[in-house]
Amino acid sequence: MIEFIYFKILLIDMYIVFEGIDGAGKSTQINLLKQWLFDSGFEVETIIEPTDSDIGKLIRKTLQNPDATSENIQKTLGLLFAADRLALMDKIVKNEEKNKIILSDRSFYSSLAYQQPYEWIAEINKFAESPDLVFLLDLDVDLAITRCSCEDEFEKKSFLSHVRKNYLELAAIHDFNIINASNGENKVQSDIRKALAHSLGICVSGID
Ligand SMILES: Nc1ncnc2c1ncn2[C@@H]1O[C@H](COP(=O)(O)OP(=O)(O)OP(=O)(O)O)[C@@H](O)[C@H]1O
Ligand SMILES: Cc1cn([C@H]2C[C@H](O)[C@@H](COP(=O)(O)O)O2)c(=O)[nH]c1=O
Repeated sequence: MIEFIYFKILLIDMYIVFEGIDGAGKSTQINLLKQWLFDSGFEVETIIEPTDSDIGKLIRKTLQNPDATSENIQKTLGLLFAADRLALMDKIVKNEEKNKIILSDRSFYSSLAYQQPYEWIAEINKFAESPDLVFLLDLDVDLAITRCSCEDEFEKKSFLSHVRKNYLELAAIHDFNIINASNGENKVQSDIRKALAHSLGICVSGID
């Protein structure tokens, strides 16, 4: 019990982000980690990008466009994702009184990985809060596509191969925790919990 109390003192206010190509398992792992943290006595909130706002709905409609990966539409999407993200910032801004852990399905790093040109995307996302921790769920594109619902134009092998490469470059620059997402759900979750504990410099029981 001491370990969890120690864990709670350390983990009062964190913004933790899950990144990865479509079908990597982000939503699945966020739900598993949320339950584990809740069972350990923490207040946890989950957020997802794009959101279900009017802007988020417009984004998802635009993603259905056959030309969604063209440079012009990618620039429009970059602006839409940034606008959708802006509205989330109040929720993420660090405030001791909130005393909660935020688990986010994607962040501005998704825009840097999926959209282009890099410098322009970085500029229009300068407002975005930097996460305390980033988990990159990395896996082979062919495997990811077998898990996808294939609803939008981004879920194509050539495009996702480019996105995966971008993510791995970002991971090296920004010290992401890279998790092998090709393993079974429970193994992936165990690796995430170990990486989380390591990032905090603590030992936590209840990890396989
Ligand atoms: N480790 C895993 N092994 C096998 N299947 C998995 C694994 N993790 C998730 N899945 C399955 O793959 C599909 C996609 O998972 P999930 O929605 O969590 O991925 P995601 O990264 O959130 O996807 P997207 O970015 O496309 O929304 C789901 O059917 C899920 O049950
Ligand atoms: C935040 C964000 C997302 N995307 C892409 C990634 C996916 O293909 C779709 C929808 O995301 P989901 O995880 O499948 O729900 O949007 C993007 O291109 N840029 C972004 O900033």
